[in-house]
Amino acid sequence: MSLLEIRDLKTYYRADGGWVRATDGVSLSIDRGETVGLVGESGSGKTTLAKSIIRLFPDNAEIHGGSIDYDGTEITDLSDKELRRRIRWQEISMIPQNAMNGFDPVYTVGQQIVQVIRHHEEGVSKADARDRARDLFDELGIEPDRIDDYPHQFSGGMAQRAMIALALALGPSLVLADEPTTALDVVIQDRILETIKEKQAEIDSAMIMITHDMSVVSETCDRIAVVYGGRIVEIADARTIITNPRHPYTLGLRNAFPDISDDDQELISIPGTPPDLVDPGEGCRFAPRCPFAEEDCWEITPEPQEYEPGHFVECHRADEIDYLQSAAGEKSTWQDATTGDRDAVVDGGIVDTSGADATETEGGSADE
Ligand SMILES: Nc1ncnc2c1ncn2[C@@H]1O[C@H](COP(=O)(O)OP(=O)(O)OP(=O)(O)O)[C@@H](O)[C@H]1O
Repeated sequence: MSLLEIRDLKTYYRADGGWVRATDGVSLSIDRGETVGLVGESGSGKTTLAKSIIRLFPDNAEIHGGSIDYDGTEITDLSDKELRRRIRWQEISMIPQNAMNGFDPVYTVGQQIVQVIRHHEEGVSKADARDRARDLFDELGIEPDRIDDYPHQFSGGMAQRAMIALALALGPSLVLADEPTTALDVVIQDRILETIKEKQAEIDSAMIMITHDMSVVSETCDRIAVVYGGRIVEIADARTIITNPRHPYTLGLRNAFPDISDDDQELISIPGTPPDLVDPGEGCRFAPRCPFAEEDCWEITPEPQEYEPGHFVECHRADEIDYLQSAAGEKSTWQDATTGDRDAVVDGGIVDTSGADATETEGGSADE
């Protein structure tokens, strides 16, 4: 049985224009000890998905449907109090995007770690909890005496390490790491990722690693879920997502990140903007930016299809893998993409299903 089993989860935010469907029908399972990466552009719903698991979200967020089974416990049925007592920190913890915001500025970092340890583990004395906090600091490369500092006295990198210490203090079975290194400079990023991986291996926890950076997930994750417009549009083992993706969005993301083994690679970005999550409409949410969109894509929402064991893709054209992969590597394919307005395209019929796209892109050249 999986450690975590999310089924058809819908988490929406109340906003002026209606509900923002930030997580809109997501299913995902995670095994013990496994690391799953969530990749996708800013605003695609990665953080909302992670925060839904431990209900660490703002007051205007609401779970509208679906289930989250954690090791036999239905988390969505737990009261906030039960969730805090039984699950948060000791079973599932989170390393937030910006650790500085995760700490309370009025207490020392040590006091906060001691409090978390003592709150969850009965009978631990203050002195013992302090010793544990010092040991954790030491292991994470922070001078142990600094547990008596306030958060504002820490550099960004140190605060991030301290947050990792807090997130791992109780040996949780699942760690949610939300862009744990993006707020840091590049030199420190690698070291922090290393530290997280080492500690994760030591306590044998599973992890959800959120990032918009394909190179980070390819190095750290067993599986990768590609998130777009509040949905997982493709999921597979990390190697398959990197070397053999089927969804045009994944192909586009891959183009936008440097491949360290290819010095001559030209980076190609995906034109257009993410969908409106208040009113995403019918059809594939990527259609307005997809160079391969056909009539069906605009009108019928694609269901996930399994192409190889464990490789699920939500795309009407995912079986045309050879064509998609070769055309997606051409810059002209993306330059010519519709990036259209859904209504104009569906009503006005600018979608061309004759296959003319294919001829045009095959003639294109990467250095156009
Ligand atoms: N408190 C909120 N109220 C209303 N809408 C929100 C709120 N927080 C997030 N959203 C919206 O929900 C959607 C998903 O946001 P989310 O932060 O989950 O995405 P993300 O992929 O994690 O992005 P990022 O990488 O920037 O954190 C976005 O459209 C965002 O604007």
